[in-house]
Amino acid sequence: MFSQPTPRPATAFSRPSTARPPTRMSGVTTQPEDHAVNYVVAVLEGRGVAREVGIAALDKDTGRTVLLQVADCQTYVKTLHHIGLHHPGTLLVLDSALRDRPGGGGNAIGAPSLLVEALQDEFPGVPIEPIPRKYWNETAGRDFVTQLLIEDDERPATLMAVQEKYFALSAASALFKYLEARSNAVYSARSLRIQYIPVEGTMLIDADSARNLELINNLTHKKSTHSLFGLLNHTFTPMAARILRANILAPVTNLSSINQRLDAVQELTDTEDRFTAIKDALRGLKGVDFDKLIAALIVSEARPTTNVKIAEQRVGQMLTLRVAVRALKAVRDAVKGCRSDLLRAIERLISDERIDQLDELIAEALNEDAGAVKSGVHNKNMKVYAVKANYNRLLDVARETYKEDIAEVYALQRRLAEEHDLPIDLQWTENGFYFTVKKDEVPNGRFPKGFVDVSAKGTKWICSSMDLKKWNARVKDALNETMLISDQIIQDVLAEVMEHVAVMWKASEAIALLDMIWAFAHASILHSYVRPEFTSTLAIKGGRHPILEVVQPPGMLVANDVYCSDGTSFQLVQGPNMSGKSTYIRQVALLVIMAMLGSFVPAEYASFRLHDALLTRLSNDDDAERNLSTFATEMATSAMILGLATDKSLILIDELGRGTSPHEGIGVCHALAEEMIRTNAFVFFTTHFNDLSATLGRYPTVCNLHLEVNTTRQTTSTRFNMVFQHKIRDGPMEEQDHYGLELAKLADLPDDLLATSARVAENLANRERERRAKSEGGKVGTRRKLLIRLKDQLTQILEGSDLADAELASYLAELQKKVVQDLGNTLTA
Ligand SMILES: Nc1ncnc2c1ncn2[C@@H]1O[C@H](COP(=O)(O)OP(=O)(O)OP(=O)(O)O)[C@@H](O)[C@H]1O
Repeated sequence: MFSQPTPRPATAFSRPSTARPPTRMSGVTTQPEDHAVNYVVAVLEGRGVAREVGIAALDKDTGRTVLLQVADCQTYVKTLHHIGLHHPGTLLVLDSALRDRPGGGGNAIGAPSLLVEALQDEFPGVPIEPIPRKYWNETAGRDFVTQLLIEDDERPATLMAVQEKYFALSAASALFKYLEARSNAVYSARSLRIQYIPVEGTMLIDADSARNLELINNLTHKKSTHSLFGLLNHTFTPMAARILRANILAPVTNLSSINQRLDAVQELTDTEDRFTAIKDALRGLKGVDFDKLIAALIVSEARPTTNVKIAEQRVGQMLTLRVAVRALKAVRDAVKGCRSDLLRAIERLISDERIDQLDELIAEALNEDAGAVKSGVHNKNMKVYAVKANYNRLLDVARETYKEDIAEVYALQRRLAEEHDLPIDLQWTENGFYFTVKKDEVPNGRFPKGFVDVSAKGTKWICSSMDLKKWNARVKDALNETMLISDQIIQDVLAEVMEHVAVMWKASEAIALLDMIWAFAHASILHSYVRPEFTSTLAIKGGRHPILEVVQPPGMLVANDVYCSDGTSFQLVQGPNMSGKSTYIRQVALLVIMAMLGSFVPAEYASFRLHDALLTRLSNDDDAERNLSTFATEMATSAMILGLATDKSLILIDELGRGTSPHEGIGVCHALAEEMIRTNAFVFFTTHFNDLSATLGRYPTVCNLHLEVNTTRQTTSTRFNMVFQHKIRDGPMEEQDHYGLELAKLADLPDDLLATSARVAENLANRERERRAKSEGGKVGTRRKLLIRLKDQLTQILEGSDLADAELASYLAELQKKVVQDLGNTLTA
């Protein structure tokens, strides 16, 4: 259990943090092994019954800050969802929230609040720091935001958006106070990107759904790329990978943004030259984290120093900035002349003339060919020669000394090699030069006198000498001298560079978006995806499970259709074990997410509607690890789903009612299904309870589907075989599809026994059919179904039919004839 907080300390922020050790598999949102965990997140819950929660989160690496405020329910699903998007590395809560509720057994200290408990459960291992109430101050929060927010065209809108978000502002004040006190992080004025995120702009996906659908990580192999993120992540830059991840976990619900992305993807997939030019340009930015770089420059600027390490870092940062700015200009050329709105907007953002000024500014001080090299002596040399010659007399002298000292090192190596007749090599590390000699040149390491620190490393001996150590010390002195002088020059350049910080942030965002769009186009070409449409109907022709498609051998995947509309909003999917029910409904969710990301989808044709939430109960083996009864978990999740569902939600339920007796299971499934039907959400409900199709029969929006299975006898033996077609078919699983009987026919059972079984089964099935046909509810249900489907068909025609007038008239006449005939049949039945 969570350890009780100790009494409040005298000094704020000095109390050790508390973190609950992992007690359950963490959600997809907390996978520190895969993603940097660098957000500090402050969370504050309002006191009223409304459960308003304010969140302020800052990424320590990039300085990106988000504020939001959300009205939540008792499970805090929305709060956890939004915090999870930001990889919390530290959580800050009000100190009293750690002992909010009366403790059990007369415990005077008290138990943590429900919110704190939810945070502990969802983010096990993440330290939770108590922050005294006086630091959660909305006025201070507003002052921080006003002071730190960058000066760009979005600034007024952001200040306006946070104006009355008291909890978010209070959280911001605690966050920045904490960072000042704990991390000594002081940000320059007007240097941070602070965004207010409107919560209604994204689709809610709770952490369990994200994990079970393998949106970010594969459930079985954590390092595998077999997840939606792995499938789409063809990005070059870390910023793009980050926004891709955030978008998958919270797809946007703004149709015009989605269509803009789709237009951009289409332009890239249609124009090969453009696609290739952008790829080549983005490649120049491969691995460059523009966000982190800008944040590091901001912190650097606020920290003038005479420390050699920091000086060297700053010189390195300036070199990386030069590479990034040049690559930006290459990307600008690649997107020049694009047609789609989004690509043109990206072009505008990276064509800001201040980027050219930035390049010129850097070029005034830096050598033309100075660039970034990852490591080794070349990296050092790049930094030593970063600043132009003749820029500073002292620097030229220090560099000359450095050069001479290095020359002495090489001369020493040649002298020793000649003297001892040994093929001695020189290697370099951060600690200076050392010698290496292949092992077979010096058996047993019996070096001639004068060598020191001899040790074995792989196939080589490594060693040094007193002279080498002396020269290493001199090289180091000269190097330090060069770095400190270079840094003084670079600090002046940096001060001017920082005036363009807003344009750099914008450029970084533009590159991230372009990179993500390019990745969508790449995936689309690679796997033959199609552009989705958005209408009121979920209709997919020949849809393929995107992850299974890349895992299975070619030709093995069975494509399936989906049709879900207001008239068929509850889809009951039946089929025996292993027939593909789970895969079918998961595929629907994955394709919906892909389309809402602005990506193309694996299908022949696809139309989607926008959903406000994806709510799921998907079976997995996780419950055992959580020590929860399957039934209890099912009920808890179902309650959450019913609490959140609206007519715009998408709900997936996989095999509910497994954790209880069959009769109870059917009862519970029926009751929950009825509630879900009433929400008018699109529901995909798999079940092995065949009776459900009958018990839910009176609801006109219930649509029955089943997965086809063939049973055959192998020709060479008496054994039978079940062949899973994985193909979705209309209608419920009929009793004559009953696999026991089918399989019995294939086994060598006596003929009269088989005949009796068939007769009894057939009688039972007939009785059931008669009962259903006689039921008035059934007839009414059928008639209502017909009328609702007619409404659907007419809506679709209105939404976008390409038919000419004459064709449309004949189609409508045909439709009318069929509907009248079908209605007549139900009346005479
Ligand atoms: N459309 C498909 N094409 C090819 N293989 C498929 C398809 N659908 C499912 N499969 C394969 O069939 C197997 C069973 O699928 P799935 O788990 O979806 O079945 P299920 O009916 O949900 O089974 P259970 O009831 O036991 O959970 C999986 O290994 C999957 O790879």
